[in-house]
Amino acid sequence: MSTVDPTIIQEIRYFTPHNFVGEPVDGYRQPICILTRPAAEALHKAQLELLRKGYTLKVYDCYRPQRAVNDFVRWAEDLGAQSMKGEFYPNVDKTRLFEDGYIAAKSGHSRGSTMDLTIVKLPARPTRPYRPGEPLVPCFAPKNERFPDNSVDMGTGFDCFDTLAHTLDPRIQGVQSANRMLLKNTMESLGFVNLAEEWWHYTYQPEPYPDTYFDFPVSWKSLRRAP
Ligand SMILES: C[C@@H](N)C(=O)N[C@H](C)C(=O)O
Ligand SMILES: [Zn+2]
Repeated sequence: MSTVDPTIIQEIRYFTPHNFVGEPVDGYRQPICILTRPAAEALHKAQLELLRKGYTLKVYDCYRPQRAVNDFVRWAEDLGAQSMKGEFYPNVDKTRLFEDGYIAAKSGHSRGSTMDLTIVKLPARPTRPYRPGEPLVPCFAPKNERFPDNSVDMGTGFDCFDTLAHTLDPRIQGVQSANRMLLKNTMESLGFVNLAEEWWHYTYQPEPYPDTYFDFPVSWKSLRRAP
């Protein structure tokens, strides 16, 4: 992504312990956003639209190897591993996360044209790193109480597995709804389709690899052409 558009902020959460698992996820060797070229070029056009309005895009996840998805599946089967429940799924039983549509065992992310993203008002403020073990605040708490993110207020944080994160949830009103619609309208105008359960999840269509679930690691080395 950065070779197509270096201005899009990348905060690749599954490379870090600040995610619903609480540890870096299998397959993320570097914190970089990898996308198919058509998806990256369309995202660049979305970025140009937003820059004109004084905003920038920020991606939290892009291509996700199948081994990372398998790590999510193993984590979900371990009902003792709930260290991040307080932030990411306070009101949802862990056994329901796949059934309720918040995590997929075969994810569009592995096909390379799906990304999780938000909008940041420019100039972007720096964000502090998560400190493992710090007290957790529910991802649907008011913006000034939940984990600090330089994103505009979308009504919940990223990967908030809760009905409030459903893009069109009617309890989301005013500025929060306007922010979700700014992202949705910009992305849809360039061929992206949103997942109704997650305001942050978009897939570029038509997908160049609609049936392929890639499993190479997230790293610059994976992108080198074979000699
Ligand atoms: C886990 C979350 N960030 C996400 O991307 N969910 C969808 C459903 C997926 O796993 O494809
Ligand atoms: Zn996603």
